[in-house]
Amino acid sequence: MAGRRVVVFPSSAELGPALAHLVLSRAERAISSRGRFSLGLSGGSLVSMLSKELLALPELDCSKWLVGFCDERLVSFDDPESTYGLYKSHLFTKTNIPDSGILTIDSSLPVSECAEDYTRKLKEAFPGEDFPVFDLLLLGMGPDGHTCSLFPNHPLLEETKRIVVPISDSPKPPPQRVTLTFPVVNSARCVTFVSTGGSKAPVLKEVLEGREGPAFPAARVVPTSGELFWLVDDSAAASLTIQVERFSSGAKL
Ligand SMILES: O=C1O[C@H](COP(=O)(O)O)[C@@H](O)[C@H](O)[C@H]1O
Repeated sequence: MAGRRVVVFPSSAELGPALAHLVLSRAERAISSRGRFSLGLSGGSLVSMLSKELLALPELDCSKWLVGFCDERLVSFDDPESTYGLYKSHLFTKTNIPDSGILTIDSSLPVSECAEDYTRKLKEAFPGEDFPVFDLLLLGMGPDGHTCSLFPNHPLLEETKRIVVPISDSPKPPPQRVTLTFPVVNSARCVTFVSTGGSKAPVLKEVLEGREGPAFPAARVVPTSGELFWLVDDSAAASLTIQVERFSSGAKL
């Protein structure tokens, strides 16, 4: 791993623009070296923050972006629980990202077939790689320490071979989902968690400071050679005792 950076912001109002600049800087870096930017998106609270902040950038060119989903709920795209559906209305339709640059699940399939279909799409998009290497994965973390749709004590945490796995007993509704596995998450060039609000404070402390091994899924995110950022606000960071970086506007992420 390139080293973990825990960066604390006074509030989401300061975190949001910094997140958008981090996305832009990794996009520029990727496009100049590989001709495209591969980005994995998470759902939940990230959707509205990321969409708002990216659209606030003066120049957002997504023509060379390839967007996938770190996890997705198996519901139709017009269901308010659909992560793709939310990004479509909040972000995609307001940018120049081509339809061919968005890798969606086929929500009409049964969950196991849906995971296989999404695996096939990722393999086509990342030819020659055992595990797709995304330029940037944006992750959230639930108050139980889950990330993607990888939940505490679930057998899927131990998956070492597959790229995408189905889950039909998600403790957080909706129950049927597909998710990237840890080998994919930990292969990324950059992984960035975004965690805000006081409800995340106890679990954030366990994940970042816990001494009892990686009990929480989010604590298992340790990129093999990529960067790892935790962008958190003061409320989420309230219980931390480790050394953190306090964000200042000139700081480089
Ligand atoms: O269900 C999910 O939850 C996590 C965390 O969401 P948050 O609202 O607590 O930030 C999210 O990262 C994941 O993509 C989503 O499916």
